[in-house]
Amino acid sequence: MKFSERLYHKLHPIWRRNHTHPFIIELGNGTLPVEKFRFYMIQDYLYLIDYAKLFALGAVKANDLQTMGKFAALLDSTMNVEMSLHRTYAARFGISEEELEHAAPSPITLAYTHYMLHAAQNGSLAELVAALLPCMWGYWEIGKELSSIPGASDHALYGEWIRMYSSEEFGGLAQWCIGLLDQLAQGKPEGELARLEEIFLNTTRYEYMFWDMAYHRTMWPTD
Ligand SMILES: Cc1ncc(CO)c(N)n1
Repeated sequence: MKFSERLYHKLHPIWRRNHTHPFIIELGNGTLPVEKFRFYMIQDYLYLIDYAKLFALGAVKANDLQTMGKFAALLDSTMNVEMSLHRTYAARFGISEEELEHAAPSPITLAYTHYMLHAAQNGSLAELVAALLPCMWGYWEIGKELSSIPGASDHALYGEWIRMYSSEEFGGLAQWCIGLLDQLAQGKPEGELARLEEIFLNTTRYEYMFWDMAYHRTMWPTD
């Protein structure tokens, strides 16, 4: 069994919870209140600034030029394709790029991005990929599922989001990351695989918490 298949079976229950979370259900049927989406968009932009850095670190840790080049392309597409979706939405909400970039991160955004950056900076290339994979893989799964709902991809506000994450281009990048992790996991001792699984499990949990944070617009309880 491929390592990614082992991960898929193990983590499927958490992914099901993502797919049935009210944020995703309402994004798919178009009833998600705009203020929840607006909050999500700002936090996700902050998230992506750090997420993009994982790709830059991937280029540093890559052992061959083909992998290095692919990480450079992922960095470019995150900053210039994915984040431009957020900039377009922000403009529609009357939020400037400056405001977007300097918004205050929520505690979950901070915890999630710092966890990923810690794993990426201190671990092997395999650990870095284990940290970033649930994000791409999970969004692609959600994008595909929502795009199968009649009319969802044409929704005036949320259609663009669904089209981005169900696109061939995004799916291809997610599949490349899955393939890379499978390749890096090959022949590794069980102890190392368990460590990769733990990182993957933690960022999968953070993905769920991110949806929940967005739905409830959770900031610091002390503010
Ligand atoms: C929180 C989160 N996870 C994954 C993605 C997909 O890149 C995203 N934009 N945001």
